[in-house]
Amino acid sequence: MLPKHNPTTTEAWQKLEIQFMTLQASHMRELFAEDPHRFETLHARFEDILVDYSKNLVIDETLKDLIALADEVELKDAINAMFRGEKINQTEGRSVLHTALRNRSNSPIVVDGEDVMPEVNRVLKQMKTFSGKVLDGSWKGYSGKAITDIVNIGIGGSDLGPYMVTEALRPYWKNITPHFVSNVDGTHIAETVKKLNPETTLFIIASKTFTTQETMTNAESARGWFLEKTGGKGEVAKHFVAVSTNEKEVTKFGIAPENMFVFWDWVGGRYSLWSSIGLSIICTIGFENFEQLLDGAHAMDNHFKDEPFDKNIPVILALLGIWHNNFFGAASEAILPYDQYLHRFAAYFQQGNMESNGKSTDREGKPVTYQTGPIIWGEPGTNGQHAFYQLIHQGTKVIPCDFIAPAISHNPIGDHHDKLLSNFFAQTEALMKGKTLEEVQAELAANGMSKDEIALHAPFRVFEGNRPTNSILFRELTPRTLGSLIAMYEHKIFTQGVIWNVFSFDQWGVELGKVLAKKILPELTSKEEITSHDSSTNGLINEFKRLKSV
Ligand SMILES: O=P(O)(O)OC[C@H]1O[C@](O)(CO)[C@@H](O)[C@@H]1O
Repeated sequence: MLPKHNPTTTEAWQKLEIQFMTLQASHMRELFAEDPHRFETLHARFEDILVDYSKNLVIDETLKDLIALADEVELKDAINAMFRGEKINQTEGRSVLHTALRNRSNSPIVVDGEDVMPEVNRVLKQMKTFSGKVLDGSWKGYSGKAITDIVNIGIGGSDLGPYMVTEALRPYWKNITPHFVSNVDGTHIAETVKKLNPETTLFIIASKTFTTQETMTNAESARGWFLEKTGGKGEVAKHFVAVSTNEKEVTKFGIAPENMFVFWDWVGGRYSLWSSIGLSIICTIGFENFEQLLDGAHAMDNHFKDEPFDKNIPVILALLGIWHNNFFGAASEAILPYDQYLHRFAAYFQQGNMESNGKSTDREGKPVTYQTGPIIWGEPGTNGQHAFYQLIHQGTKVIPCDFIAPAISHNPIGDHHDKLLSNFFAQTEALMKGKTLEEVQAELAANGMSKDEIALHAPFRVFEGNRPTNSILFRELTPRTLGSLIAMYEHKIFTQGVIWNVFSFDQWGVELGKVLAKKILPELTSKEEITSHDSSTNGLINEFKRLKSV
């Protein structure tokens, strides 16, 4: 079980509040000037990943107090409880064991008296065999042709993970092209199948529950399309496989049990890419590369489990996040990958983070009295620079940013990568240093501006600086590195959830909308005027019905 501590009542929190009062008046520029070794002290390494956290408004004492906070809320015990397979997802009565899916040491992990590892290994083997057949062409479609395209139909954790990873690892693609359909908007499936040949397409229906409205609707439409295009000759069993925890519903859909890949209730949807939800990843990059992904995550798991907190990268990142969120009032965090292949990375952790820690009830069932999970957003650099960085540099809000970049590009064309990385370095420097009024005035004077003109123009060109960033620099975006990076953020989220005293592995907040949508659906086709809701909802539904009928 997880310990229950209101973080704001800890001694460390009180100390941090006092520190914040003095530190908020200082500038990172001064901290760098005072200590030429600031970078040396405030960076961490993990394999070939370097995490520079020196560009945050912290001093040694801040980090000590943040670590004391982690100690006071018994983070170490919580970490051990998760890895041991204790049922720390208490509101659903489940263990939280995505770490077992990448437990490459194969050491036993016992849930309800049974070691889960033999089952994990069995499904991995099943996926290896299946993906091997798809990739070497021996899995044939109904007309005897090999598969060329796979379509993963899933949503949320059953989509975002495989989509993000296959995009991130495009250089490792083999001979199969993956597609992803998630939105219940018919446009998504329609536009996807338009370019596909049913004879050579394999659909992977990925849903933990196999009851999710969006996924089941898309799966039915995909089957309808397949049967229509093949004139009823197509054999569903050769073109549809399922990934789920719900065997009964899978069989009902018409998928053969041997083409079902199971996983378990102790795998949270948003932590499931390591499970059979990763089948589309394996069919795209091959089993060996998927194993590398697992290896990278496992290595980060060991780091998180074993390293002391002052050297523990996920813990340090989590504590800095809490410093910004709870003391500086930063409502959001940006994830900014300087790598086009990581273009879905922020979207992936938007779910990972916001579904996990977007909670306002503490672990004792009481309303929290402090801020919890931040809003996560971001786009790849340099696109973001030309869109929203203005606000990050000169707006009124504090937005802590993670800058992420590889040293080596998979596409070393001309000087593209040096240009990209020069922007990566320049942005964090500019955000930290800013530009003072005096510096602006001197610059304008050097450009020949008159005193009056300088007085007019200078204020708009001042950059306050002092904006927090982490820089995460690694050698190359390989499956192993990606695995480590994903696990690093997963553990950051876990750590923050423990400190905020919330349950990070349920998602009751998405239920209400789902239930109401089910109630509204039949109303959209009924003839009567709708009056059962508030006046706004009634008005909108009635206008929708009027518009579609004229
Ligand atoms: O895999 P399933 O059961 O279709 O669920 C999809 C997604 O729906 C949610 O339950 C809620 O959005 C997510 O947590 C999950 O990833």
